[in-house]
Amino acid sequence: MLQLDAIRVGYPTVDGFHVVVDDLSLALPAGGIGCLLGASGCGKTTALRAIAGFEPVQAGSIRLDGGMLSSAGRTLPPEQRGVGMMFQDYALFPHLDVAANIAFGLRGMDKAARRARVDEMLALVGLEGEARVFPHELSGGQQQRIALARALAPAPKLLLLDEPFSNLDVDTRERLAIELRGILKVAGITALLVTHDQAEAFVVADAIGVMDRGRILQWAGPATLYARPVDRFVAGFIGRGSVVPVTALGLPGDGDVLVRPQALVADAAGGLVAEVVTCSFRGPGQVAQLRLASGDMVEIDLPPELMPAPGSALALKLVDDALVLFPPRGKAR
Ligand SMILES: Nc1ncnc2c1ncn2[C@@H]1O[C@H](COP(=O)(O)OP(=O)(O)OP(=O)(O)O)[C@@H](O)[C@H]1O
Repeated sequence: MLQLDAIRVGYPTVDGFHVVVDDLSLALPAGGIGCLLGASGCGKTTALRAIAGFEPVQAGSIRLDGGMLSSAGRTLPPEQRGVGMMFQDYALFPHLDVAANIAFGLRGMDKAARRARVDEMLALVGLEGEARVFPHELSGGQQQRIALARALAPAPKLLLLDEPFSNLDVDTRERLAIELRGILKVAGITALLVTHDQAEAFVVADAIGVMDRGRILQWAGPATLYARPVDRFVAGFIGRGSVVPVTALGLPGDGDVLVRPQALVADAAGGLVAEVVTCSFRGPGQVAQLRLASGDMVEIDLPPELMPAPGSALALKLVDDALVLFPPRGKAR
């Protein structure tokens, strides 16, 4: 299992030290797939580099399977960590064929064992027959799978993946994200992925850490993040929905409420009336942007038969258990 306890990581500057990751903790059980999710610059790659051993930690500790990898003043070198890495550009060696690329990290093995392992990895990523081709003869998606096979071949205790799909087109990204999860689960490997793409995180990971400015705001499974975000930032970052004052929904009290599309249902007998601003087809039905009497905007899904005209009024019913409440700003969270 991978355990990060309150790590602080940063970079020296001319006049001091720039802290990029601070007080970051997480625990990932053996065989689990974790993901650090956050906007560009929030420190995801820096956290990954610290786990790989390329950056020291200023405070806190990193442990893997009980062994200490990093603590303040002590950084086990990358090659002694049993940690594999797959980077954004997944650069394969262009002058080596696929088999030689995969065998690259297996230099200590005898020839027969190495060949068997290469075959095993090719089968794992579904590219059996491609051992003798060169990287430039493969599609981007196939190259990415070879890079994954290369990273998995030495059987690392932990695999780190930094934006592994960033160079691929959208369709390939989606397909490979699903495949990646399957491959990692078959390999039974513990893995930590870094991405800014929420859809990718949801498809691949068992647990996701939503990051902002070097910290993890919430570490939880996709369903929990969606249904029970701990604060407004996570609520805004994960899934569709908007945060509006509770009074905008005619509810008593103060504070705000997260309204997911499924929290409001079109219902002629509903007590809440909103103005339809836009209504557009998104199979199988429509997506409508609505303006509440307070002026706040919400989005809901409508069934195929319901196509209200922009400017018309729509009666709504609240589904209370799909609402998430946040206390007034300044009181907590
Ligand atoms: N080698 C470095 N030296 C100094 N500052 C760095 C270095 N690497 C990253 N930083 C700074 O650390 C901050 C976080 O960068 P990091 O790459 O960890 O973020 P990220 O969330 O992975 O973003 P991205 O998705 O854009 O890669 C940025 O402000 C960046 O400028």
